[in-house]
Amino acid sequence: MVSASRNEKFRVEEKGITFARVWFLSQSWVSKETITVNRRLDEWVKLEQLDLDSVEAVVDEKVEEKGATGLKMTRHQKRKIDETHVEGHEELDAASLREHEEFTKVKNIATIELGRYEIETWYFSPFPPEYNDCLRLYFCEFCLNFMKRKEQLQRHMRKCDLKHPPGDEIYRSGTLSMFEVDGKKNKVYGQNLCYLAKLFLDHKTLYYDVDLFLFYVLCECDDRGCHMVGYFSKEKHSEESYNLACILTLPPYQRKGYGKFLIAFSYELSKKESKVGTPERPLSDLGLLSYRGYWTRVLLDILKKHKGNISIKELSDMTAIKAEDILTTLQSLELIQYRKGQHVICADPKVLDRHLKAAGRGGLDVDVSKLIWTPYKEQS
Ligand SMILES: CC(=O)SCCNC(=O)CCNC(=O)[C@H](O)C(C)(C)COP(=O)(O)OP(=O)(O)OC[C@H]1O[C@@H](n2cnc3c(N)ncnc32)[C@H](O)[C@@H]1OP(=O)(O)O
Repeated sequence: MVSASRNEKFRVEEKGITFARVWFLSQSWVSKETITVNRRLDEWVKLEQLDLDSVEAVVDEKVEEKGATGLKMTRHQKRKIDETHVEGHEELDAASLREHEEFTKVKNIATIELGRYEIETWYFSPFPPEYNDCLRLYFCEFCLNFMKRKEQLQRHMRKCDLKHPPGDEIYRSGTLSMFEVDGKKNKVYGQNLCYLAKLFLDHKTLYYDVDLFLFYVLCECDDRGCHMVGYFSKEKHSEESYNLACILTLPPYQRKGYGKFLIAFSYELSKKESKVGTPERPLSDLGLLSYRGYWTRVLLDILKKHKGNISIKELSDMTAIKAEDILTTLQSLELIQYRKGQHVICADPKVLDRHLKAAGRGGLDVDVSKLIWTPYKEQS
């Protein structure tokens, strides 16, 4: 039985009331970060499944603005369209964009099979139209080609000679390996990875132009091959000093420290490039939790060990974390105080210990001695 309680928002289709869409809003965030809310449990439910007596209707802001097309939109609607602005759809007017948003709100593929796992998906992903009627897709876990039927996958597996992602293995420690895949050299793999990732990423643009990206694919290796557990993508050149575009740990591997490993890895690459970096915005709720946990642990570990004064700039140089992210992390932990006309970091050891404990586990460590990598250089 699905019941819509106070902090859940619901909307009933105006005509032919059979289904309603329920948004399970996880938490309201008190943060300066732009993040997206949790729509993971979003689904269509039958009207009789709703407990309407316990619902307080949420009234949209009634301030109306005239859109460029002359359509009347509330501020809320306008913001939603701005947020969901989709790269490659600049030509769409407000009404078409709304239609696009409606269409992409609903999950198309319900489950995928990948390696040993059958995985329930979270969000819409714009697979090519010939896959519109598929509820389940079968992925080759090595080349990431996807198929409509299991027999097709079985036939493919007999022929596919990949046993790991294409590209260069740049890290191996124990059973963990990281492969760097150049989107330009492995276009189909890059696109397949994006289709797959979008099933678990909500407000991220799907880039068809994968040439501009490098993909860092993390694998658990055994005698059957290297099995993807997650990845992050990185622009080859970022004017905004982004060192990570999208990050994903596949659901069966989540909460094992791989997310923080991927984040730590992205900063190790930035250190090798002698740059500071920051993740592309907006962050998802889980993305923000993972980053906040990582930033807190890295910064407080340094503050605990450091004797004497240390500036944000020095912290940034040591960690490759962008100064703004250091500042917001320390501010959110209330470790920045204004004294004698300037901002200072106040690092009482007991307070640091308390925050470190709350920041969760450290994640898997990146053994930098096992990283063999040179920064990307355009080949002429
Ligand atoms: C820039 C961007 O791409 S933003 C988008 C980020 N990506 C996504 O949202 C895609 C879907 N989500 C994911 O792929 C994963 O949840 C990730 C990549 C964000 C995190 O990956 P994981 O492998 O689960 O991370 P990891 O095990 O290191 O845990 C990270 C921390 O995040 C928090 N966290 C992660 N998942 C959850 C959850 N379901 N509930 C509560 N806290 C969670 C915890 O604090 C956790 O630390 P802890 O386990 O020590 O308590």
